Amino acid sequence: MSALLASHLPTDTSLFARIADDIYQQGFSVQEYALPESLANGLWEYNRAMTEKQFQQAGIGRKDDFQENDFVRRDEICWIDGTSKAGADWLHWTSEMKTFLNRRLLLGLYSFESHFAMYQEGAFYKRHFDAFKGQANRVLSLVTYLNRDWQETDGGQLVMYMNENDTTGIKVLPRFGTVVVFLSEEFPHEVLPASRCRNSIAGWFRVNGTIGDIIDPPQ
Ligand SMILES: O=C(O)CCC(=O)C(=O)O
Ligand SMILES: [Fe+2]
Repeated sequence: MSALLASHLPTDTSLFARIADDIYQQGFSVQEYALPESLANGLWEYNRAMTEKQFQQAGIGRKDDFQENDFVRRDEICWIDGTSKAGADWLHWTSEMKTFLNRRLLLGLYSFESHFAMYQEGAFYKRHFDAFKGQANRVLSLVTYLNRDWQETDGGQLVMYMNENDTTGIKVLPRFGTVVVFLSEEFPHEVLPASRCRNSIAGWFRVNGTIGDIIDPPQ
């Protein structure tokens, strides 16, 4: 067994239960100070030590469809695998969340992909959906923030719109440990520019979209 396996992490099933209830009732959940402390601290440390080189300009689409698009998004990303302790702990925790939500809500979540994202001062991500009806296999989006002492005046809010026609939305400050979960096809959202560097993790739970020999998610 890998020494990286994070079986010692306590699992706050009451947090997962609150998220499940919210998803069931309204399709999204915003939980402040929710990320378990040891996990949050580990991710923060790891993120802080990352170098510019580890990040790549974020694009839109995957693999062959991939295109950089400065107009839509200006963040830089680094995909998370289980090779670091912090990354392994994160994947363990999200896997427990997946198991819990599948049992509670029968969502059929199958895999999970996630990346660190760094929004330099002034960077943004314009209004978008994480998945599109019909073609989607991203079912549930998960975002958490690694910014200590973040103030309202620092900006960088996530704005979640309740539907396609909503132009007001609700704003979430990217505060350390806040966890946001929402149905990927249902909620357009955007990231407003910030006046300081903004660090987050964005991830997506997917259903198994494999048809015939087209492996999806890609290996
Ligand atoms: O960082 C956030 O608040 C949301 C990021 C996002 O929408 C995305 O990466 O798709
Ligand atoms: Fe998004």
